[in-house]
Amino acid sequence: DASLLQPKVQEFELSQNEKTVAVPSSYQLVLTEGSCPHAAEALKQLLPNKQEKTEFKIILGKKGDKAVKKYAKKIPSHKEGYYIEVDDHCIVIAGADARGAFYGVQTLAQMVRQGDLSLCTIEDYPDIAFRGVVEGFYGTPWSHEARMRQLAFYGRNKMNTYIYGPKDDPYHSSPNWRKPYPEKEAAQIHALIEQAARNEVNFVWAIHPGKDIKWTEADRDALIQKFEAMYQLGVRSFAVFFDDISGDGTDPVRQAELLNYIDTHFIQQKHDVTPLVMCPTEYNKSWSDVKGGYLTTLGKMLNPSIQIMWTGDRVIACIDKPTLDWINPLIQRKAYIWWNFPVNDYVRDHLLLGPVYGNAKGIQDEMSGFVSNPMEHAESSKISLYSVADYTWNLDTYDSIQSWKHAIQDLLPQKAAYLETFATHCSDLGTNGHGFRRDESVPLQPMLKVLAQDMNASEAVDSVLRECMRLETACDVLLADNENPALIHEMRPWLKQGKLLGEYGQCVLQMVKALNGKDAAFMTYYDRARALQTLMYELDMTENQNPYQPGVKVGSLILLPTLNQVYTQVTSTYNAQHKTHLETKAEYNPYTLTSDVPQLKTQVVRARHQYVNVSPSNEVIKWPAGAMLQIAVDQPVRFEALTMDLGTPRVASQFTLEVSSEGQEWKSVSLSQAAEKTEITASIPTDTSLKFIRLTNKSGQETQVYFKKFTLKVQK
Ligand SMILES: CCCCNC1=N[C@@H]2[C@@H](O)[C@H](O)[C@@H](CO)O[C@@H]2S1
Repeated sequence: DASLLQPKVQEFELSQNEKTVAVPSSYQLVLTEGSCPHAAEALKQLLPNKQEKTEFKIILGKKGDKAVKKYAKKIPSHKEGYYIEVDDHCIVIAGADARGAFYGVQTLAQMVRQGDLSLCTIEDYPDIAFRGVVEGFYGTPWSHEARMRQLAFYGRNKMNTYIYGPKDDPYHSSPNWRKPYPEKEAAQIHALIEQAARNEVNFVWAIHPGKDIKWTEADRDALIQKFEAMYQLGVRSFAVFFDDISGDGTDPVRQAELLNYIDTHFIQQKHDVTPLVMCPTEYNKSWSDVKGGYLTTLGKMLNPSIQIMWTGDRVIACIDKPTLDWINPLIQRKAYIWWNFPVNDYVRDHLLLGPVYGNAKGIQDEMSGFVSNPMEHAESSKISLYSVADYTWNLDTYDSIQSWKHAIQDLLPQKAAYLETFATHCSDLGTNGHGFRRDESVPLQPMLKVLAQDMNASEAVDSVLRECMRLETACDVLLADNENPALIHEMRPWLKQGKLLGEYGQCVLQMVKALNGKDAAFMTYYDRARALQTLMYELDMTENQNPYQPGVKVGSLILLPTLNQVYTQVTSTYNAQHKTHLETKAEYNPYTLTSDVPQLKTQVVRARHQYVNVSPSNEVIKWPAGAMLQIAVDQPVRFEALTMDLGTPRVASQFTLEVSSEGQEWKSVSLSQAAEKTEITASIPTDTSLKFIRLTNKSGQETQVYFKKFTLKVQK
């Protein structure tokens, strides 16, 4: 069944209807020795029983090999393409090149897993040249084991690119990009390169020098030397990242001169290295100033073979034709897409397990590459990565929901149904600085909407009740599962939260059913619902505590909000009927953030014990003159202190901090910043309680800062 083959093949033909042949228990292998070593190795692992004197033949080779000479015209003339022919005593796998032959074996492996082989022919090839993953997120870099598993996953799913660029690796970025890796790290990278080769994946080593590079011959040679050292380790694909920097490193002429020099004096000098890839400083349309000439300078100056990466119209954005029609003419080449999904380093309290959707069909000829920037949770990212592999190999037949179901089936075969239930409610990002959202709880949305309109709609009550039971069951089963321990380890906090949410939903809906019944029953459900609210809050306050978006959110788009709304309504109704004063608030966040700094206006503010944190950003923030960031609180509080970090020394004087008790009268509070330090503090008078605090850029001009920390301390 061709639709089960993932990625979907370009052309599949049954040669004789309904005729099949059993998977050969032993076979004679016909190939040109050494021609496609990784394909041959993969075939041997798939069908280990090679015997000379058996009738069944498997022919494996690439264009030009004598072994497949007879089929040469059938082989697609696309890089990495392949031709498969299955008939009743012979299987042919003929690649356009060695990688194509390897991919043919991957497809055969899926056919073999389905059982008897249909007599058929397959002509297949990838739509996009470079497909895969860029490990480019902030946060804990993937472990060595995680990377080794990833590379095998890419081989199986025909992804040919893994770009190594973890922001927090000191030898990839400042301060040690000039230094060779220490022994242990070097050995690990070498092991990854070998694993990549076995899986026909280009291991692209990226360098991120922009924070402190000097435009000198010394630094230019230092970069070449580092690339040379990586080449000695076995790296055959290279990238230079100039993203997320400010200052001298952002000069496009200097960047282009350096890159062309590297291209001419290193890349072109080696005959076995793929084209150089670069990350521009202006890497999305919303940050670009076309008149400023950054992109057009690169487009004009950079050697044509150098690939330029692009995230789309915004940092986090899906890719469509208008996106590419805008950027490609400016950079005078096809953009190499860095797709920022399922990366969650700006919404770390959310796990993104939903379908991959929103990228256009029919744009395969406008992109030179498409790589996904994943989550720091390597196994959990595989749900999305499987679909990115599917999409980038064959854009026009891509079906996001079918692919998502296959991805889950592939990741956890024994418990796929449970993982699908859980993932259904664990896919949106919540409000965030980039405004990027995903759908969530989709099959349940109609009933949740009915319930929100009328909590007594019995059909809606029952169907949401059943789904909450399924969610609780799914989380229990997954928490206890041992099929993929690494996956469960990553998801554990969210599975625990999902279980509590499932239990909470059942209580709230039982409260609705108990409304006109015996009070004791209502009160028991009420007590448990309150207890579960507390347990969910405490889990959110204690697990996955990171300095950015701490906590553990599940069902945050519509399931939890609807259950909380029903909780409030049913408790209010009960209070009215029984003249009681049960707590009707499910949870609330007394703080709201408003800002006219474009990149900060949707940052999230949350109270955590005695502290009020605004979620930080990874990016360079352009803070317009006169623009402000304001925190307001429902009930007046006494703020004791503000601690913030704009990632820049000597910047406090550009800002004023003001406080107010009602929003009319503002008093300014002095900011202090030690010399050469980036942290800024303010001690706030606690003589009056306050409802507002705001930070304004009063320098009279736009300033570029980071937004690493903004924490208010509230008096106990
Ligand atoms: C066009 C390629 C440059 C993209 N560079 C980026 N750097 C940051 C990444 O490290 C983050 O993971 C990503 C998502 O927060 O945002 C931006 S995207």
